[in-house]
Amino acid sequence: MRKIYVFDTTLRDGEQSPGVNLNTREKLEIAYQLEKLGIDRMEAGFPAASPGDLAAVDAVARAVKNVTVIGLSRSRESDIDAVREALKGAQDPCIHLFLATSPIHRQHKLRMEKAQVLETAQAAIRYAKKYFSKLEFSLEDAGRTELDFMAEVVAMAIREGANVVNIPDTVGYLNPSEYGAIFKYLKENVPDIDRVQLSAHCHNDLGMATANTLAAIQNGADQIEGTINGIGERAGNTAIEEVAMALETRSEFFGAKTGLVLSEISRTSRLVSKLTGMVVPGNKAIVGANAFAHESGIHQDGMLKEKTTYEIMTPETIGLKESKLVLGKHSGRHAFRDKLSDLGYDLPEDELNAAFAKFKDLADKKKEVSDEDILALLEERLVNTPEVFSLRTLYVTYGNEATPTAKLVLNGPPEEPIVAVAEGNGSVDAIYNAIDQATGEEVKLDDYSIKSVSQGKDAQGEVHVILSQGIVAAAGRGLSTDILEASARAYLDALNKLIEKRKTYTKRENAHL
Ligand SMILES: CC(=O)SCCNC(=O)CCNC(=O)[C@H](O)C(C)(C)COP(=O)(O)OP(=O)(O)OC[C@H]1O[C@@H](n2cnc3c(N)ncnc32)[C@H](O)[C@@H]1OP(=O)(O)O
Ligand SMILES: CC(C)C(=O)C(=O)O
Ligand SMILES: [Mg+2]
Repeated sequence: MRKIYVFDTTLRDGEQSPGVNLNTREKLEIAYQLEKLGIDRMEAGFPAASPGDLAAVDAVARAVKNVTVIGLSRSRESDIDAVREALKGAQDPCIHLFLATSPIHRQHKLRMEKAQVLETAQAAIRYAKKYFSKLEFSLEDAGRTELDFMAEVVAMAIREGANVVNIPDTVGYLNPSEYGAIFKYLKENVPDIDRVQLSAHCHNDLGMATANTLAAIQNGADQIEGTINGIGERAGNTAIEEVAMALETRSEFFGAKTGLVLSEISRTSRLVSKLTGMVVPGNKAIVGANAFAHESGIHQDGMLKEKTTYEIMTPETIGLKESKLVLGKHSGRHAFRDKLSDLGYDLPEDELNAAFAKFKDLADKKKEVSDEDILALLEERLVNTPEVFSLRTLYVTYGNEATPTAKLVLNGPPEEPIVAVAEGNGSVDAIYNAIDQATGEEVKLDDYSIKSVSQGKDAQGEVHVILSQGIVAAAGRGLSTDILEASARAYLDALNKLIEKRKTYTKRENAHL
């Protein structure tokens, strides 16, 4: 199996993400984790950029032991000197020089002719080679450079002693077949091309960074450059974890692998996200929160029967404990039963069906149904409350300068639904006045409490109330994603129990007489 070297530039190109600024301590923390991940080369920064970055590269270079530490430099002596200063404590230092080669960059940015570009790059490599035995040269914007000029620059870099030549698609412009063809062309047309390693460095402007990097590998690239979570300038760089897992999962196709410790991927991703403040989208390949989560019933059923039905790689490979079956409105009975069994419930079929119906009602209102939600649903199911009155609809109007008003419709003993409208001192008071009016019951509210039984903005609210009527008292509980509805349900629950209890008291009193 061919080994693909991994050049991580999370601390340099990754730090070029707008809004990201890593201090020395943070760079060190990421560097240690990248070392555990098993990357081969680490670009720790751009020492000429600022004294702070020079100090950070210096600190990383002294700290990591098993990785080549690299500093980036323009093709200028002052930048090269800054890298010398930053890497003087490194065990295995390497300088990374770059100069743009495309017509657009030559004409508008560098304002150089082709010959000047060649001369500038050559002079910089010669100067840097006096101090560094390891040197990488990058042809910035190679992706938009004329092939014959690119070959000329690459040949010069090889003659001058570069160890690695990098072919960046700096602006993420190419597609896989074009990018792969460049590597093939260089391999076939540049003398002594096998004296250097060829490197792929892609950006994700058109969402093709990973595909382009893989195409480069198929066409002879020895090294890939990228960042963790794909962070970086504009739409970011190639996500290293994606390339590593593509090579791992499809090794029979690519015949190449990185030496990464794959089980460190998840931990590294979380650390980089935390320290850069760049949130990983849920659907991000490999490291997104949903990458190993299954929500729909048919997929969950497949997963329960055989994981390979819907997973092409295991979460354990990247250091996660397990896949997640997330209960939501698309889930089915198989996953629901499995969840109940995890929670310690083994319900007979009819009870399972009743609980499943309630779960579907709740799932229509919530994005994700949590374990707490399910427990709350089950507890409600286990309490056998006779339903004299039940809630059909509820409308509440509230304004800080208006009197809260509740309009509700109840199912009750009369055939027809009962409608009531009432005002109150607050929304809950208005609801309770409306229920009193609808039911014709006179009760006293002795206690009211509310708590959240699950997390997030769409958490279920649980309301507890105690009602009394003379010597009879009853407690009620209501559950809903809306606290006003939960309040109404709790009140009706207590009222129904109170009516039931009252019958017993009335019998006893009659017996007494
Ligand atoms: C594709 C990439 O990711 S390249 C890396 C990009 N990263 C960064 O730019 C981050 C760090 N950069 C910085 O802190 C600053 O840009 C510095 C300190 C490097 C330079 O700052 P300044 O001296 O103020 O120059 P400024 O950034 O405005 O302009 C860049 C200059 O470098 C020149 N230049 C650009 N690339 C190169 C290169 N590879 N070799 C030599 N000169 C270059 C430009 O032509 C321009 O020169 P000019 O001043 O003669 O017009
Ligand atoms: C400095 C170079 C390698 C770069 O980041 C790019 O061209 O994208
Ligand atoms: Mg780049």
